[in-house]
Amino acid sequence: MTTAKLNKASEQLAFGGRQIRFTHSSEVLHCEMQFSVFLPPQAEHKAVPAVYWLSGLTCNDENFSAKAGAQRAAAELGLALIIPDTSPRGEDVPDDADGAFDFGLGAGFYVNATQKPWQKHYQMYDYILHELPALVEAELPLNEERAISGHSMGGHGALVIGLNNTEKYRSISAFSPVCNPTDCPWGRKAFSHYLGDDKSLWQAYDASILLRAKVSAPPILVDQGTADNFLEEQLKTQALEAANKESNNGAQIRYQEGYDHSYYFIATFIEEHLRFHAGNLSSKQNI
Ligand SMILES: N[C@@H](CCC(=O)N[C@@H](CS)C(=O)NCC(=O)O)C(=O)O
Repeated sequence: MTTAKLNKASEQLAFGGRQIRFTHSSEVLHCEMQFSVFLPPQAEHKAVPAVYWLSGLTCNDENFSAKAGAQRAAAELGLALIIPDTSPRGEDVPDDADGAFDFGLGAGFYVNATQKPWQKHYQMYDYILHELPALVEAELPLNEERAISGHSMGGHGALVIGLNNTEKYRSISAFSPVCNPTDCPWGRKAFSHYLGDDKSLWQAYDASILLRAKVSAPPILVDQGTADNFLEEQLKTQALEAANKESNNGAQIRYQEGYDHSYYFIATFIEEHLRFHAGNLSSKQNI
């Protein structure tokens, strides 16, 4: 399945479907990128809908592919999984001066950077919203139905990209999302560097601010573990709950007793998230 624009780096069978890793040259990010895809068995004979998965800090496409165990349910439900990296990559791409895990490489925060030296490569919002879907929908057996999900920084990305582009995503879900990045240390650090000091420009990337202003959000499911070490200081789930209540949007925001921030938590509930998305995508006709 190497195409003019996609180079296949690896492929494995999983649950009758195919787990594939591609590399490609990104025009938006100005670098070589890698991403993973799971194509369910149904994709052998028809175009299928896709769930985009955005990972968290320090991850690339392999964390979710290897640890979440999402392929079995995706194969049953006829859902493709599109799993991008979390930042631009390569020797030319600037990184945090101290190599910190919460900014720079592995920490693109799904924004379009406007500040030097970040703005040349750190355009992850446009990569996820425009370049990657156009690429995979042209090259792979996908229809144009999309849902979006993610974890932590990627949960923030899924909520923000989904809420800002409701015509493009049928449903949104998140595990342990950074709910109010304009008001937490990870978000303030990333946004001040990528977007500059004008905090009014940060608001379009804050899920709680977006949900509060939304009249009619698409279906949303959020799971948050109560034993998550990042909950109080970084994730601020209560801000999203308050925005949901004020705007009457009916997002399901669930606390899962005793679960932490890890992929064990994601693996436990990913099937419920995929069934939730399948119920909003045409693959539900296959169930
Ligand atoms: N390395 C960080 C934690 C980073 C972290 O927890 N990353 C999450 C996303 S925010 C993750 O998914 N890590 C990769 C993994 O668990 O496979 C620390 O020491 O505090």
